[in-house]
Amino acid sequence: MGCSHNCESCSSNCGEPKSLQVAPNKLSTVRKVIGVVSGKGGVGKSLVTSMLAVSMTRRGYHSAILDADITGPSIPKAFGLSGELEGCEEGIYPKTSSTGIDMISINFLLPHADDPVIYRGPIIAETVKQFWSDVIWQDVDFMFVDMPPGTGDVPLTVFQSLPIDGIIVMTSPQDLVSMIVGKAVKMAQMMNIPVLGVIENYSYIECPDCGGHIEVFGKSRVEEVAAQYGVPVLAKLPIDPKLAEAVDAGCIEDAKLPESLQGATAMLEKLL
Ligand SMILES: Nc1ncnc2c1ncn2[C@@H]1O[C@H](COP(=O)(O)OP(=O)(O)OP(=O)(O)O)[C@@H](O)[C@H]1O
Repeated sequence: MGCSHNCESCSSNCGEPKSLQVAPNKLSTVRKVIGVVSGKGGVGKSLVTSMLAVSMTRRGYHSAILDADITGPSIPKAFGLSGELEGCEEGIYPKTSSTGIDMISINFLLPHADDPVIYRGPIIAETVKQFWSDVIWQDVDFMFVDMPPGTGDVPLTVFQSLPIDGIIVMTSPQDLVSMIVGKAVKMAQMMNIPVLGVIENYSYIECPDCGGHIEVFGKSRVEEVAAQYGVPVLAKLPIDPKLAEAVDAGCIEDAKLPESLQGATAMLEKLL
């Protein structure tokens, strides 16, 4: 079959594909766009996205979060934000948290935060593109994109439409880790997107008596797996009930963040 002149659906190999990138709003300036991805759900991707934004803000950078997890948005809750968005002729203003983190999420467009988002794939993908093109992202140093889990339609749209500078792959310590990390890393490589590293969540619990690490999900294999794919391990994060409490109370910005997150934030700082 010949070229259909639509690189998004055509399988014909006729040279360099046309860029499918979507132009940002004309009032936007975003220096670095970082995708936070995971091969499966529930590994703490939204929490880590929030903590990375908080951590970079504490280091003096202007952070933003684009919540691309359209059907399972959880970013606004962690920051205690709700309500409608405001706009002007040029576009939509993101919501700004108490410490100055700009964010957009489908939850700000729903009449009630617990309304389900029942959209078909193409509408979801279009919504994510509009979060980039229609929102006025002013003077942002680091934008973190919280992706839905897996390697489906939305991650593909984000990889093709946004100028992603790199991705961070989230995982947890269990048997499937090799396959899950492998899928995310290979997808990024196929799309020529740098893999900045892997973060393992739920790595251990710190014993309140002796400070020792208890590996509740068994021995971590993340170093071995990351080495297999030639990517660094940026952090191994503990299970910390205080973090879950902070998310539930909408005050992640006041939480004590895990020290091991510093490996990731130091790496991000070098990107600027
Ligand atoms: N290290 C941790 N310590 C304590 N609680 C955590 C930790 N990581 C995540 N959680 C909690 O686990 C739950 C799931 O985390 P989160 O929503 O970040 O996962 P996710 O990977 O984004 O999920 P989804 O796939 O649904 O998008 C949340 O309630 C979160 O606060």
